Amino acid sequence: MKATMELNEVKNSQRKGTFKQTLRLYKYVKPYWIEFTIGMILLLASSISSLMIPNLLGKLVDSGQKIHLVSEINQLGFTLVAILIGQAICSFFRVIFFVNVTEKTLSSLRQHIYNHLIQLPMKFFLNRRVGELNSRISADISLLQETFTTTIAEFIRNVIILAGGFVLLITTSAKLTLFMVLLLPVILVVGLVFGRYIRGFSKEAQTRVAEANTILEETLQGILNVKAFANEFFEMKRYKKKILEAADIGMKSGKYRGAFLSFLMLCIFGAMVAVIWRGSVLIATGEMQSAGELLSFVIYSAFIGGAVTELAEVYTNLQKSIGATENLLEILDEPAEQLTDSTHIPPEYLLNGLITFGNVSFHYPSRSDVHVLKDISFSVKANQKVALVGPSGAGKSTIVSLLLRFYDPASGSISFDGRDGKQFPYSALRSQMAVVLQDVFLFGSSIRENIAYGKPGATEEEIIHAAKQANAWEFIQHFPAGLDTLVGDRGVQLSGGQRQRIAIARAVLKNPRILILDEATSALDSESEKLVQEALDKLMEGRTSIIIAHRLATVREADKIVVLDDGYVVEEGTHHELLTVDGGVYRNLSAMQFTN
Ligand SMILES: Nc1ncnc2c1ncn2[C@@H]1O[C@H](COP(=O)(O)OP(=O)(O)OP(=O)(O)O)[C@@H](O)[C@H]1O
Repeated sequence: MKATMELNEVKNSQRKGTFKQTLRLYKYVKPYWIEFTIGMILLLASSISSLMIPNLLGKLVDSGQKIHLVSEINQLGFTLVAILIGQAICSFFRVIFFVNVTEKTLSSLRQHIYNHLIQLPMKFFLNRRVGELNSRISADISLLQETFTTTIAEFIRNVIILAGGFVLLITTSAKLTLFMVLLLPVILVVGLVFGRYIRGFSKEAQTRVAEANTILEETLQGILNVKAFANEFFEMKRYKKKILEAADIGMKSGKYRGAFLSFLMLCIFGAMVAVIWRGSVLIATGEMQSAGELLSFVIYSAFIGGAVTELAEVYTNLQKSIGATENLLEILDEPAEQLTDSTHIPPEYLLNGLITFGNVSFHYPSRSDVHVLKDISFSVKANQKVALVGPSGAGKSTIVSLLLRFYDPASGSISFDGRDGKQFPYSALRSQMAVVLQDVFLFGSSIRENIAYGKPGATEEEIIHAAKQANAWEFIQHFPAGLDTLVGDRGVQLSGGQRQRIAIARAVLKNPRILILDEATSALDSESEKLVQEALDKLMEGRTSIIIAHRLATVREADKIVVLDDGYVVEEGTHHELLTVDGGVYRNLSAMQFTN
């Protein structure tokens, strides 16, 4: 019993927290509060004017029955038309103001979320699938868009109509109101129960759609693999399964919606019949004044009925958007890396190029039980070329990730020029390093933009110079559009060697103190390799370089070779020194490659 109470308390506090958290979104609306307030005033005006209509309609009907001057009837008619026009104008401007506030609010929220997302540490992305993240965020934001533009306004309008309608009903006929009120609780209770069911379904349907979108995005991104493995039919089936699941849930929820709607229609029309019936009796007995009064009463009742139905819908939408807000806030609450603009690095953070690994141990945050690096120590002097070699899975790429401070060591330290890496701002460190990977990532835009990524704002001359240094100018010139050639999604319209030379040009433009080459030439034929290797040799001059390579021939000239095995540094020395180590890992690797 006590445990249940405690659980409820926790749940309540979470719910309160959630609602409170949702209010945090208010800060995005705040700058536009004047427009928001004007929108609200217009909303109030149009809702109140709707409330005046039934009353005037009743009077209009009565004025026709009694002996009245035509001019009086017309006056009533004109007042009604004026109110209708006023209401239309209010609604028009209300929508415009609300849409403006929404668009501005959402654009700052979108920017805020994107800015935050892109600054999140690598460990955030380890456990998430980009497709799902993407689809969730856009679904959540469009939900909020609907909430801001329509749901909130609908909520307020319906509450005003409900409250105002009741007051006016009571003043028209207290007896008839009491009769009607007795019918309401049934609708409310059924509405709440159905609402909960439907909400559960729509949440599940959203999850399924997000899963289906993940498949869509991942397969389109990896379309080459899908086709190469002839897995189109497999993917079609996988996608179909998820979509059908979503549709299934949608249809199930449709049944509940249908039942709910027909129940409501029955209630509303039933209530109307009952009210008119009862009202006619009241008129007959003289307890109600006139047919006009009955008409006003019926229209008010219909207004109230409509408001209750819409409020049920609005309530569901509000719940959904609270869910969406929660998801977005969850992302915003993830601690971001402390990044600064890296265009101007303060002089105290300028690197000379000495790197020291001191007893570094590391495991990935997603797999804390697998120790990837174990007590690693080695150093790289400024302007030295140091190669990391070792069997697959030894931890070479992990060392690169640590150098870039994607992760911090579990113990030990990585220092630059004798200072712990943690003392440097992330951006200052990363902006003085450049990485050229085997799997080059290019943006789908032009060659120019891809090279300039190394130094945003670079001039035409700088870009061409970098391309020349990277042995890329030759082939770029041969394209009819030159630097403006579009490279296709992730660079598919270029060959592997061309992509790599673009990546090298990017690194040349960045002019880093520390250069990291990860398997940079292993996927190339000998002609491309020669061109790329030449470009790399030029690039490595006068900077600290760390080279990861499987093929030992490419690292013979290195000043030092660090051999890793199973997360340990097992040997260290020059090519010739390591070849003399009897039974050494390097010597074995070297012998194997030589035989091959
Ligand atoms: N993001 C990650 N999350 C969890 N474990 C990882 C992650 N990346 C790599 N690992 C694990 O860390 C170990 C070292 O991987 P790493 O990529 O550093 O090896 P490597 O020496 O560069 O291998 P290769 O030569 O094949 O590229 C492997 O056992 C790998 O499974």
